[in-house]
Amino acid sequence: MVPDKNSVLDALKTVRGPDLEGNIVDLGMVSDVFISDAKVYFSINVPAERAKELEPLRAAAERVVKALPGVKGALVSLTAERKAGAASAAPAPGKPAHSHSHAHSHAPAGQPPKQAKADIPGIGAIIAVASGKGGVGKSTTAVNLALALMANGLKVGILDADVYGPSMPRLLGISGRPEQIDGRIIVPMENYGLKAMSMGFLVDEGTAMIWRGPMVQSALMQMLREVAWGQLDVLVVDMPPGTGDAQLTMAQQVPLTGAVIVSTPQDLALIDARKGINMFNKVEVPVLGIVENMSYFIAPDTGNRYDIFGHGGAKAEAEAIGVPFLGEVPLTISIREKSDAGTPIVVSEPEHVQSHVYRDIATKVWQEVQRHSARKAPKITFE
Ligand SMILES: Nc1ncnc2c1ncn2[C@@H]1O[C@H](COP(=O)(O)OP(=O)(O)OP(=O)(O)O)[C@@H](O)[C@H]1O
Repeated sequence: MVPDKNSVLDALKTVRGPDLEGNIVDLGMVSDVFISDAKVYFSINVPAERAKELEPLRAAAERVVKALPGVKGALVSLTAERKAGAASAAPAPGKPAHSHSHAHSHAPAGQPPKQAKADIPGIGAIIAVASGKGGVGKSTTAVNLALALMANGLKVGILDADVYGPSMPRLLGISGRPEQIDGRIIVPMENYGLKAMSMGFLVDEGTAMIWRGPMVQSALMQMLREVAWGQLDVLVVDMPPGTGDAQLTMAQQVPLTGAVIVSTPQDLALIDARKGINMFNKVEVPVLGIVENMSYFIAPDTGNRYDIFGHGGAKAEAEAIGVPFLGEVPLTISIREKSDAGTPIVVSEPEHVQSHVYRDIATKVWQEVQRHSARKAPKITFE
């Protein structure tokens, strides 16, 4: 029989805390525990600067859980969450919180690390694709943007962070479960040369809906850090729609290089897009630009273009708030059919007008990424 959450926690009480004081459960270091398919998922919160040194603690916790009768596997990760108001984790004045310096390796001797969001080894840049509300085509944009970045010659992965309604398995036409190496590191799934990870690969449809707060966070961190992504120029993260607390926490915890906001042209959608931009501003993640989706309609029979949706709204909005405008994606029937068939248009019809649009957007996004990375290069400061 598979043990329940309490028996897992009881077993974890045998694992001593750092410095051999107390145990990791009573010290409040263990996240919510999630059990699915006889596999146990949780994370252990440690100070960022001690992450390396505490690897044996992680390994011990994993060992203890795996030894429980009925447990098929355990996925345990160390997380270094930024605690509100914790002085050591606050960004230094003038230094953005998303700075990519390694917390443990680049901090000058004797000084606390400036931030707790460690980079992911091997991944050059992480881009969030977000929307203020659902249904604007965020996931469709994310997957085609990822494939367009690839078509532009980059090594790309995609992480479906929409844990409540994962859509990557369908959009990329991938089914089955990912393999695990040594019962720990997950091998990402792949199609069209794009590495992909999604909660949809790990749990059965329907299960994800009951996930809540901390469980979602630790699952996301595991999908980000416990996956053998290999060397990637860029990882595209398909964020859950909306601007609530869950999205804010996610935007805060993932070491994002920047965010792409997807909106439809209508005024109401633009209000939501603005909320999205504000959210990223709040956590000091640069907004790389806005994409206007379902911008105009291309008639399938004649190829004629109709501006029936108030096209141009997102462009005007982007100009008004000083955010780059990345492009206009038309509404076409084929994009919907391709998405549902798991054959995104950028790979199935690379010469389609829409695929050109996505590749142009990808070029602009990459330019913005580089502009922001250059700006983040270490500055010499005199203290
Ligand atoms: N440019 C487009 N032309 C035609 N259909 C589109 C376009 N973009 C997206 N769609 C369709 O709109 C629907 C919603 O798209 P998608 O799932 O990408 O949106 P989303 O914002 O990620 O939604 P959710 O918030 O539910 O995750 C899908 O059926 C998709 O195929």
